[in-house]
Amino acid sequence: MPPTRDLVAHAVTKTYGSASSTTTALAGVDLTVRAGESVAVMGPSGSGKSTLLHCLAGVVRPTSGEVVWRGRPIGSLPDAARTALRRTDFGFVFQSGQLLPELPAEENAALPLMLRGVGRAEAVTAARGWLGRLGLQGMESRRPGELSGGQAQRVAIARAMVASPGVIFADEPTGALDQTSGREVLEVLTGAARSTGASLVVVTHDEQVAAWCGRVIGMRDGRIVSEHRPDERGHGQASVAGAPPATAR
Ligand SMILES: Nc1ncnc2c1ncn2[C@@H]1O[C@H](COP(=O)(O)OP(=O)(O)OP(=O)(O)O)[C@@H](O)[C@H]1O
Repeated sequence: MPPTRDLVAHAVTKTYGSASSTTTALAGVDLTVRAGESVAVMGPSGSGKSTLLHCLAGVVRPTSGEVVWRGRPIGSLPDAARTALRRTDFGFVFQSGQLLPELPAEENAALPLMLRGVGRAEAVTAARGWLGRLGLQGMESRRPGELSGGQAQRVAIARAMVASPGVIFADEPTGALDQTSGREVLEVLTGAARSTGASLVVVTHDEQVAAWCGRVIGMRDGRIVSEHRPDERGHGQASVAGAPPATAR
């Protein structure tokens, strides 16, 4: 049987600093992001949202606990193997796109494929396909400075999708956008993930952004303290069946 495409965090902790001064960014997180599921991570500043995303994505190694992807504990892989895994299996969208300013949209979006050794022409063709699907036909040769913030985020989404990742990680993807553009970007992002069956993990401060996701988890002091499905909001933010109440975590 092939390994599951769930992404699973088991009792993940992350502590920064030295023995004299430590910060506990994650204090024991258990989380399963099921294949094809979209999860929003919310919580106050400093509650550990970005650290959780980085641990799930293999960017940061947990202090203890494990993150398992396709049956493999990724925290214990050597650095080179984790880097390779991030390139092949994961896509990333950041707050301000982090596009390369000197490259046209199509080359920005093609980068993950080129980094994997795909030839330029083939990579750019795939990138143009994604740019078209995300509503950027005719803008393929524009540089990031010639695009609106929302259009630039679509290029970043095309770049995240182009190598067919199993999981897309987005850290405040609408943080630099006005409400309308932010809403459109989340619609595009969740739609793109759904169309390929990729899972999506989105860190956000914005309830409306979170409402695009299938599940919203709330963090405080490095722990998951709440969980609800946005469509249950009208029913008092009910816990998901099987999830222990916040006090039990
Ligand atoms: N590289 C680091 N070195 C030391 N401490 C860190 C580091 N990264 C994060 N922290 C600390 O870990 C805690 C959690 O940080 P994190 O960035 O995960 O929170 P967050 O919920 O994403 O915050 P924000 O909403 O402000 O982005 C904070 O106290 C932060 O200061």
